[in-house]
Amino acid sequence: MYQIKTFNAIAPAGLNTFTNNYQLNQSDQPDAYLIRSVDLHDHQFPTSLKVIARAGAGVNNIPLDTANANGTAVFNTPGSNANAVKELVLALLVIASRNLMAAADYSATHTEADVSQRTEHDKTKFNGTELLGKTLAVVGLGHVGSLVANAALSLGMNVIGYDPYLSADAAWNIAKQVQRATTLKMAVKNADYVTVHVPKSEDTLNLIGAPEITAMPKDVQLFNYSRGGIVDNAAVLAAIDDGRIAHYYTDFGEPQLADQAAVTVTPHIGGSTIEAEVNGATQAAQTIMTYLETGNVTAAINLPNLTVPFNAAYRFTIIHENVPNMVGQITTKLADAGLNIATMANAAKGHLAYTIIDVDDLDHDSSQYLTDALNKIPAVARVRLLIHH
Ligand SMILES: NC(=O)c1ccc[n+]([C@@H]2O[C@H](COP(=O)([O-])OP(=O)(O)OC[C@H]3O[C@@H](n4cnc5c(N)ncnc54)[C@H](O)[C@@H]3O)[C@@H](O)[C@H]2O)c1
Ligand SMILES: O=C(O)CC[C@@H](O)C(=O)O
Repeated sequence: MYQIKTFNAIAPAGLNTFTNNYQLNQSDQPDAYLIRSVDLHDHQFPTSLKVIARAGAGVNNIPLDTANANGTAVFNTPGSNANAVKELVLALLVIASRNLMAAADYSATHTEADVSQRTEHDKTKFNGTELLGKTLAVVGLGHVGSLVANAALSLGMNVIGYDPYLSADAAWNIAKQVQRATTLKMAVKNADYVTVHVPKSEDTLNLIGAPEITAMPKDVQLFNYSRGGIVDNAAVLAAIDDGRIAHYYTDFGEPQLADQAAVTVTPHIGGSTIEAEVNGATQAAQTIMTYLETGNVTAAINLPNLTVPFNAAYRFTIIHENVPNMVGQITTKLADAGLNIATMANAAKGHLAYTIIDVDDLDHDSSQYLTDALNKIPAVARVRLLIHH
């Protein structure tokens, strides 16, 4: 029986994906965490923890160094909530262009008897503009950004994208009418609206700061539905005072953004639709089951892709540092135990490498001896022995 610990509100439909071989929240030695936005940076990782699946995109709440040292695989659920964010950004574009917040506020607070006459006079204050023909800059063209860019094109907008790290797969999803900018400043130079869809990392902290904002035209409207910290709040507030930014919309509240007329803050609801939460939880549960039962890895954050059909009787999976001579040391231990390797695969990504070795014959003594011997190799973070059922 595998033990799962959940954090945050996880969609029950997703949790129902787990088979009878999985128990939820019953053990303090869990094999897996299924999480959303819980911050694990000051969290003590149990040694039992083999995998963390984040239902959602952002993994800045997971300390990857700790996960690597613990030999814990980290996954997210790419694209599971991208449509939810896209639809919200489209709504914000309309809200921003038609002064909807101020207009609704007017109607909520002007309820006098002569309101219908006054409305006809006052409504000119809320005149908007149309999105047709306006320019949207999309920073980050992954799962969310590509959907936003394509949808904005279908509204008749000019769309300029900026993503220097765009994967070949992601590029296939972007309509050819989306213009490519080679620098962030070029991307935003003529934008009426700028929307940011990049992960939070050391490289993207304050990605939109004073120099980038200065490169934007006057009266630009800025959306940050990525993460707090990617946009420099102080620079935004200064640009609002200067009249460069007309309005800032963000999903990430901070005290300095409170009570600012030209700032609208939503409570981190970009991915909060019923559909997205079910998608994320279901995808996360499936990822956990595949990893625990087969060791196969597709699209992990900290491990390379490695998928080997599990046809042999036994499988060793070994997470280790990406340093020379690891495969040699590992296969020597198997040879010392007199074992014949049926299949072996190895791949590396960043600081970690991953090795899968299948064997057909393994008695109890050898399995214990080998697991201990492999674990003792310096630079090995975790060894698992899986039995084919
Ligand atoms: N508000 C919410 O509820 C919500 C929901 C989903 C995602 N998000 C946030 O949005 C981010 C993006 O989500 P996604 O699903 O599109 O992720 P993704 O990984 O599919 O796409 C991110 C893209 O950003 C690009 N990128 C990285 N650094 C960049 C840089 N310096 N400049 C330009 N592009 C850069 C990458 O190449 C990639 O194509 C997530 O990491 C998460 O933080 C927030
Ligand atoms: O879990 C959530 O509600 C937010 C998820 C979102 O920020 C993400 O990064 O996917």
